[in-house]
Amino acid sequence: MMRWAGSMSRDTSGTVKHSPLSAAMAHTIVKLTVKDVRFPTSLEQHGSDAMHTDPDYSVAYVVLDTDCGLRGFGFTFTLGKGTEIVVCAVEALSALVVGKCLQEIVSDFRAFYRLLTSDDQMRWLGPEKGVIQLATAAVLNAVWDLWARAEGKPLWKLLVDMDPEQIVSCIDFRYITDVLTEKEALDILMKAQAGKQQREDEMLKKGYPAYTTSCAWLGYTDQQLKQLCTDALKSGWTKFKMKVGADLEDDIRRCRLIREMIGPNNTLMIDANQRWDVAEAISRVSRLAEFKPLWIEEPTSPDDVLGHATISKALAPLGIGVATGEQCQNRVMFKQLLQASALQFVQIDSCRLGSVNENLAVLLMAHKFQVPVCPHAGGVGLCELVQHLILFDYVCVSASLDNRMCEYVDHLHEHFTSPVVIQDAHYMPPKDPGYSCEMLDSSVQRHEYPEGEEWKLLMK
Ligand SMILES: C[C@H](O)[C@@H](O)CC(=O)C(=O)O
Ligand SMILES: [Mg+2]
Repeated sequence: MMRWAGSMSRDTSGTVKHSPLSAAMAHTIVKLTVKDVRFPTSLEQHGSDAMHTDPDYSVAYVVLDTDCGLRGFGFTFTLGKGTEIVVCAVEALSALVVGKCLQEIVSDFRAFYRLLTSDDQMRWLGPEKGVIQLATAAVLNAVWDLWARAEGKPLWKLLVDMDPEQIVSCIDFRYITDVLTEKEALDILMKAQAGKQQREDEMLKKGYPAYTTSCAWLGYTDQQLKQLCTDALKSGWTKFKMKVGADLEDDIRRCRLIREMIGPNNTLMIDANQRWDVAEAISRVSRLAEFKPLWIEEPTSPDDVLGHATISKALAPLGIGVATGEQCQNRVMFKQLLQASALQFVQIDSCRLGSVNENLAVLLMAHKFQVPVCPHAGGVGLCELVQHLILFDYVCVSASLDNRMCEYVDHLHEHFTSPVVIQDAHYMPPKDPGYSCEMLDSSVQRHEYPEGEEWKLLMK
């Protein structure tokens, strides 16, 4: 039986303090700090794809201070330039958070989600999309982290231990009731109560299956690709995603190389990061069909619901599904993608959607349509966060591992206080209280843009 740590926090001198849980819940958020933190991943082409050739994995990093010393950490993910815009958007939301007591927020989390997303002036910036939704994700991720810390549990366990009623009370059903009502959501969660403990035990023992994207970023040379595949196979990886979408001959050569490396029985996925028009996507993926990819990810614009449906229909006879979601802006878009049979794999993102609240809505809709969820995690910190959501999905919603796996990328974990633990290509459930969002102070300081030491050195 797993034992969970009590409520734990550090004061400003770094001393660990334990506080009674109920006391922590009663305390008030007194300060929100947000920082622009960037890692120069483009120098080595980590994270590169057909549309984002030089990404610097970055975050708008939020810290919530409470009057009892407990702190909550959160962030949203960006690619470098423009993080300062997200920082401004977080600052614009901060007045809606500071002064609130944690208990007051979580006792009606749906209302708090609405407060952030439906402010009558700020919603004009979205609504619920783009920079303002990224900012909402950063703030709410910090609130969820704070809540889980106050309860002394990792976030996935906090969710797993909640009553179905409490889970649905966190979701804003506005705009999705034509597909999923509160009652239906409740029924799904009630049904999944059967076998919940066994699934939790199974996860604690074996972990959640993962695939790796780290072997084949677009900017990597063939030599790198071979070496990384060799290493990954030795470490037990069996599912691999590679980038495609720039030059067709390069795609064919690289797909052939990887398929030869991993053999016919391991799984291959390809990701075009929105590079093509609809007809182009169909013809380009048809040319790559001989390499037997399980899915083509983001073949075209993330907003083109009917385009995705056309591509899905055309590729179905080839046995290739369509995956999308890392730039799907909100639950309404996911609803339409599901309604239109436009995707065969739902890729939730912990920092694109409105935090846990909106992701819960998407998990439940995906379950209703019986479409597997395979979360996106290519970025800094996304693996740390999304593992909590997919564990909850397995234990409390889908109860299935069929055609399901969570993305893993092997970058920048050393900057987190509770980095992911991968064993035999599985995510092992985190044990530390919180949402695994906290970064090392030294990493934040060093990588703060543009004043951190790392950037000062690079700019010299
Ligand atoms: C820019 C990011 O690295 C992106 O390529 C990640 C991605 O598409 C994925 O992990 O999938
Ligand atoms: Mg992708």
